[in-house]
Amino acid sequence: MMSIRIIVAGANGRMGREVVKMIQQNDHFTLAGGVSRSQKGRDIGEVIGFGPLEVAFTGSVEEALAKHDAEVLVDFTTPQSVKEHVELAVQAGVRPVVGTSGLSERDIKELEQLCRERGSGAIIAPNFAIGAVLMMVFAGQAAKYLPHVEIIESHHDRKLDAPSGTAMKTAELIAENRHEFKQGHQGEEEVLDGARGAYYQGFRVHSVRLPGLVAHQEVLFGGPGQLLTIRHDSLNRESFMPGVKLAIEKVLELDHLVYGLENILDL
Ligand SMILES: NC(=O)C1=CN([C@@H]2O[C@H](COP(=O)(O)OP(=O)(O)OC[C@H]3O[C@@H](n4cnc5c(N)ncnc54)[C@H](OP(=O)(O)O)[C@@H]3O)[C@@H](O)[C@H]2O)C=CC1
Ligand SMILES: O=C(O)C1=N[C@H](C(=O)O)C[C@H](O)C1
Repeated sequence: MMSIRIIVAGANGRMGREVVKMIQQNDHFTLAGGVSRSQKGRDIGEVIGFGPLEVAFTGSVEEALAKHDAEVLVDFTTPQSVKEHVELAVQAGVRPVVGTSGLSERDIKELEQLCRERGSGAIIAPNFAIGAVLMMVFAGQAAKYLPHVEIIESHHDRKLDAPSGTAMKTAELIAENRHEFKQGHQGEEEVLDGARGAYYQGFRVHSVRLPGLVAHQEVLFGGPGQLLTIRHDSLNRESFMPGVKLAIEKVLELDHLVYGLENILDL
């Protein structure tokens, strides 16, 4: 098998470092380049504690795409920069695999259109942990029969966006399967602003941020005399790597954008 050449945007971040490690552990992947604004010019392996890899960080995705010959761009950066990175990659004929959260429904529609125009494959996955993907799919199925639902997501306190990308995708899958109605007491009032969480198509999404947490979510369903809880915990960032590996392999076969790992799994 030919080795797939990969640029990692955000390679010095919590997720990016894990992706670099995963690339180094797979014979059919090659680290073509890595992007870090703060580490530009330094050897990626030396910065992240691998020993020299003889690939230096570039300071921007634009520079990395111009400098390195690559097939795939893996992006774990920020909600503010990810859309531009995807656009640059597709325009350069490089296929994006995106984990960065914070893209709006409109952003995703625009990127879908760009990929369609260019015949480019791309994968945007709000969560690469296979267990989290199953949680989202099962929650969508449960909402058909138990439409009273609340989502509680909990993350580390370095997270920039709320609700998480996973909670948003879960809410979308629930809304696709649940007839829309405003649940809870119609006369309820918040004594403290925000106490009932964010409102999405008739139900609520709550975000917890604490040091010590990684990435966790509970989807709670209630019906007369019964409760169903679907829970997933990522205990470390290695949990996301089988999904990232699968997406890198799969994106080369696609000619359109796929939003959600559930769409490339055999479920
Ligand atoms: N889909 C999934 O399964 C998962 C998604 N995520 C998402 O991934 C994203 C990153 O998370 P995490 O690794 O924890 O975050 P970090 O803050 O640890 O890493 C982000 C990295 O991106 C770099 N960066 C920031 N802006 C730019 C830019 N404009 N161009 C290039 N690099 C940039 C940062 O700084 P510098 O450039 O100085 O190096 C940093 O190294 C978040 O949106 C998070 O929600 C996280 C876990 C799993
Ligand atoms: O920021 C994180 O850490 C995570 N972000 C993703 C999200 O927003 O859902 C995926 C996972 O929850 C970890």
